[in-house]
Amino acid sequence: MSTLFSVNLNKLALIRNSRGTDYPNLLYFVKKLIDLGVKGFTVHPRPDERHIRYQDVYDISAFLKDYPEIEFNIEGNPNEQFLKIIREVKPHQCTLVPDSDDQLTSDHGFDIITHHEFLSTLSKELQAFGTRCAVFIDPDIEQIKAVIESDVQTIEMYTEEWARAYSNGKSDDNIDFDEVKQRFSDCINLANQNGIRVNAGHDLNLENLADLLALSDIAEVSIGHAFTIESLEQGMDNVVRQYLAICG
Ligand SMILES: CC(=O)[C@@H](O)[C@H](O)COP(=O)(O)O
Ligand SMILES: NCC(=O)COP(=O)(O)O
Repeated sequence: MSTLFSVNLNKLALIRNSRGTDYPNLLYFVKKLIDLGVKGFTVHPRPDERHIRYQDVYDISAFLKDYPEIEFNIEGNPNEQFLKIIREVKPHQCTLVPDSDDQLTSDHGFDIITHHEFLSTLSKELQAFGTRCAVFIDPDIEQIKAVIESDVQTIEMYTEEWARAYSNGKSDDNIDFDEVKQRFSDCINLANQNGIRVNAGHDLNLENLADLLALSDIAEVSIGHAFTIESLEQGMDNVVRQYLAICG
C-alpha cells in the first residue's frame, strides 16, 4: 500500500511571519511542491496565528480548486472558530487535535473514551459534507478499541514517541524501542483490521519514516518540521524525491 505524503506548511508560514512580508509566499511553495509530485498539504492554524493564518487556509483552499487531485488537510482544535472555517472550506480532510491555545506544539491525542459522543457526532457531520474526519490519538490500544466502538473512521497516530524512541532508543536505556515498535504495530494493525484508516504524524523524518511504514498499512503521513530543516540541509527537490520514494 502506498502512503500519501502530505507536506505541513506551518514552518514556512512561521518564517514568513517573522518579517511581516509575504516572503516566503506559501502559494509559491504549494505550486513548487505540486510540480515536484507532492499530492497533499497540511496546515494547522492555531488561535494565535503564530504560523498559519486563517486567511492562509482560504487562500490555499482557493488555489487548490485548480488541483482537485491534491488533498488539503486542515488540523486543529475543534473550537467554534476552527469549525466555522471547516464548514466553509469543506477540505478533503480535517484532523481534530485537542491542543490548548497556548501549547508550544501538539503533544497528545484525544481521549476517545471520554469524548466518544462529541467526536462521533462531529465526525458524522463532516463526513456528511464530504470532509474526511481524522482524530489525532496516542498510540494506546485502549484508544484504538474505543475508536472501533465509535463513529470515527479515520485516526492520525501521534508519532512523537516513535520518533523519540527511534532516535534515542538505541542509546537511552530508559526507552524500550522494541516495546514502542510492538505497541505502534499492534495499534495500527488493530485499526486496519477494523476498517479504520490510519494516518500518522509528528516528528517524522527521513530517518524514521520507512521503518514506521514497514509496520503496517498507513494511508497518509503529514510532515513539516523535519521536512523544512531537511530541505535547508539537502535541497527541497532532493528531500521531496526521498519522501515520495519512501512512501511508494
Ligand atoms: C498535529 C501535529 O502533530 C502537527 O501537525 C502540528 O501541526 C504541529 O504543530 P506546530 O507546527 O505548531 O508545532
Ligand atoms: N500531523 C503532523 C504534521 O502535520 C506535521 O508534524 P511535524 O512534522 O511538523 O512534527
